[in-house]
Amino acid sequence: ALTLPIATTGEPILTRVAKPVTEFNQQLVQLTQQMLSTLLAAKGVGIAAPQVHSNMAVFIMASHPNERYPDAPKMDPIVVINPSIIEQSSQQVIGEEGCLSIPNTRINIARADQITVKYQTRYGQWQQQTLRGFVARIFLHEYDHLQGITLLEREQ
Ligand SMILES: O=C(NO)N[C@@H](Cc1ccccc1)C(=O)O
Ligand SMILES: [Zn+2]
Repeated sequence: ALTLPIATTGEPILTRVAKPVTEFNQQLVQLTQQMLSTLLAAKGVGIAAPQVHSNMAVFIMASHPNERYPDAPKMDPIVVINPSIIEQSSQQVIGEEGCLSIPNTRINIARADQITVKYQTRYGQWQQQTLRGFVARIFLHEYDHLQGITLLEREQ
């Protein structure tokens, strides 16, 4: 099957810190393809490797309007590997988030509205970008998963 089982709250994999990717090989490309299929099948806008039981520092952002997020901006899916956050605006925005690992739950979370980030593509090339709004929110949500943090730990 092209889709992978999604870990849900209580599974230890969701609490662990992900490990940096060092081998940019075919297995990695295959994992990212399966993550994208899993994300699309679940009508998500983002997914992190720990959610499909992989401890690698990998996530995908794929914002697009769907019934779960009708206002989500349309973007081409981005594979993010070994990310770091270089700068975060002090200005925060509260927004409603869901998590594929916490079914049927929406939680209001305060996040920086603008961030400058660095990451590698699936081919190992370094990118640096400034993200804003909902896409910045998705990045921060997925980045949290790589630190073993979910919405439940961020809820006020
Ligand atoms: O669980 C995940 N990603 O980890 N998926 C979330 C991503 C997300 C992030 C931020 C705001 C809204 C939604 C989803 O509902 O598609
Ligand atoms: Zn999540």
